[in-house]
Amino acid sequence: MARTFFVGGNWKCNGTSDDVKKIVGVLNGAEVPPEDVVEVVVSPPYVFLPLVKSLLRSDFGVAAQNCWVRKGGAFTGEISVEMLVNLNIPWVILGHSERRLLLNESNECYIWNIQLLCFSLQFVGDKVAYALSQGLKVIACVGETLEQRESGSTMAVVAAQTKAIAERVLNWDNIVLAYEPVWAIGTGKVATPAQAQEVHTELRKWLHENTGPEVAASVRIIYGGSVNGKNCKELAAQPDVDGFLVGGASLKPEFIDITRDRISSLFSLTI
Ligand SMILES: O=C(CO)COP(=O)(O)O
Repeated sequence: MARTFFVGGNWKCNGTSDDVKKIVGVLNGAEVPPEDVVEVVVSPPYVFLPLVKSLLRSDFGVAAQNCWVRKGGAFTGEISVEMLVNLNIPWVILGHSERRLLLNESNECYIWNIQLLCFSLQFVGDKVAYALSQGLKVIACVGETLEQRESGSTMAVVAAQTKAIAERVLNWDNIVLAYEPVWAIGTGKVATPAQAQEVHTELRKWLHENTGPEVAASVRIIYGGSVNGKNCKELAAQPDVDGFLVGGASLKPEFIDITRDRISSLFSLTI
């Protein structure tokens, strides 16, 4: 089953409105492959979402970098799924390792005590399920730390993270799974194409066993972690690497090269 290549740009917590206008200007003027060959989605910080949405060409998608786990309400500082839907933002990134590790978002059960009502939830899985239920599409992130890789538990970690989502989701049509090894994020230490392919294959096998063959064949599994204009081509040539979630390089014009390299890697595969 053909899986449309996906290139996401996660701008993280960077930039001013002037920077945003400059980046959008570069994106708008770029020649990129058609949408049915490469799907491009950029994810600016919350406060710039309306600006980006209003300026960006319509063949590029827009994603928020996070959202609240349930319906909005008395949750100071949070942004609800309903608000994103209201602004016509189609995508949201959930479970990014910077939120899991720095802000304690977890697979584990949390006990919340809000207005004396206690309920438990599996945070990332619940977020994914709620966002999907309201019509958003989700880029769901999984990935191991260096310590976990060195102790041989990479697959156990990413399987547990994927399970927390699979337990709450029946339909995977609107999920892109992003494998982002924590040790490769922002470090310049990219996973080798073989390392990425190995985990992506295992994840697809996990999906096959736990969600069925159709989901396994159709879900796009993308790679993130120090992807740039130079290393993307070899990674993109791996059969189970269906795209990228790009951090630092998505703030630069080389992001365009990353969307284009899919074409050259397809070409090199066919000759
Ligand atoms: O975290 C990432 C994308 O979500 C990857 O970041 P870098 O590309 O800067 O390593």
